[in-house]
Amino acid sequence: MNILIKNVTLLPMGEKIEPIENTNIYIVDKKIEHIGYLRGDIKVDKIIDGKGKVALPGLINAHTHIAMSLLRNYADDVPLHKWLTEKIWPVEAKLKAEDIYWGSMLSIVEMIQSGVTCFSDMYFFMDEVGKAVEESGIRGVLSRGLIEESGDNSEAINNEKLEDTKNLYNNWNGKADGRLKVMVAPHAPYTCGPSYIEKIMKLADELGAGIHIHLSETRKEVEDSFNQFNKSPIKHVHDLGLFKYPTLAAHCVHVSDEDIEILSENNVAVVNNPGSNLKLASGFAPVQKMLDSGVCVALGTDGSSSNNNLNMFEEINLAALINKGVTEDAVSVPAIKAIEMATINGAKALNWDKEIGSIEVGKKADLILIDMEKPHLYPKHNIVSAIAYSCQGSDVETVIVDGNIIMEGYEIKTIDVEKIMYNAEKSAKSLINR
Ligand SMILES: CSC[C@H]1O[C@@H](n2cnc3c(O)ncnc32)[C@H](O)[C@@H]1O
Ligand SMILES: [Zn+2]
Repeated sequence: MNILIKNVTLLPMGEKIEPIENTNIYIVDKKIEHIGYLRGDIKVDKIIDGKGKVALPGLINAHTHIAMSLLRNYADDVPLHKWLTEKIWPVEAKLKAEDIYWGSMLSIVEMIQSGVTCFSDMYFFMDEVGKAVEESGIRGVLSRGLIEESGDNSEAINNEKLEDTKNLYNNWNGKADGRLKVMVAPHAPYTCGPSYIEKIMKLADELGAGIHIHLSETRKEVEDSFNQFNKSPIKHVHDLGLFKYPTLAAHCVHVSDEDIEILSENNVAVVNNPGSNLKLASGFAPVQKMLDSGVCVALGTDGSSSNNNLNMFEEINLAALINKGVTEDAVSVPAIKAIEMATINGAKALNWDKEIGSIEVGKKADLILIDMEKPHLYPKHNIVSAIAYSCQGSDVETVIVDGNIIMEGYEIKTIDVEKIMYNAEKSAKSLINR
């Protein structure tokens, strides 16, 4: 379908970052064909009136566990280690494939409604997430989270998990019209021992896939790593050779100068999850310091059980505010940087920036329209500030992914929201009582 968005204000976030007022975006099939003045005879199937709206690249949630929406508001006000071991992992042990499908669908609805066009997920039963991406029209990066088991029969179980990853890659990488990618995901250095990480690296090599991992999230994780390996988690996995593979490292909250140098030298992309880090009392990542050292820092929500939502506008806002507060420097993570983290840096972190992350001619049409005709967005002094500091997820009016309109006039076109809410509630209740 050819779409013409007329008279819109554009925040491109690519080579050029300044807003362009009263322009046109012409989409042909999946791609952006032209931006600006259009002469006469072009073929248009659909015209969208962009007056009073801002076009922004679709937001990229670079680290999440989407089916954890089933556990939203289930276990709160506890720190990470206790939250995982006493609350979350016992329930996750009872998850079935069908739960993952409905939990993922629920989160996809929430993400579309708040302007997310691409997410990077780490969880279980990932075929179900693949199906949910295919049906909804969103874009996604899937990884089967790997936690090493110990005890009887553990070698067979751990090998089976690697086999799951291989199957996931073969079944879904490049599928859904190219909207899906697959990565290999050792959960963390504290849940995967060195020999399992070696096996995981071998698999990444075989598949030609990148790595998605949690790193240096809490002070406890770093202290335990020094006690066990006499080095930080980042130095530990680097010494194992993990960063030879393109790596997406979630959190990196407790990082030393040496850690930052390792991340920068090895082009490791970091995903900052400020909402989750605050809620689990993990701390504050030194985002500006990492950016200054040349590290690509993207943004994520983490799961909606530790956040407790998937609203990337909140993360943009938090990233910009927290860094100013912690550094006592008002120019730390300025508004435009926080928006970059949620768009072009997300695309770079997922190795997808040749195709998405900015609104530029030749790129895939993954973009959102924000309705600026709202009292909390008036007066219109500065669009960049409005998006970072005043916008709410619910201001997103239209969502286009891969050239397809998946939400228009606040209405999702591809999936049945009522049915998803009903089934997700049913799954969540049955999971807890199982
Ligand atoms: C093995 S699949 C992913 C695994 O990660 C757990 N998880 C969710 N949030 C966090 C976090 O902030 N740090 C570490 N692990 C997290 C999730 O519950 C799954 O078990
Ligand atoms: Zn996580």
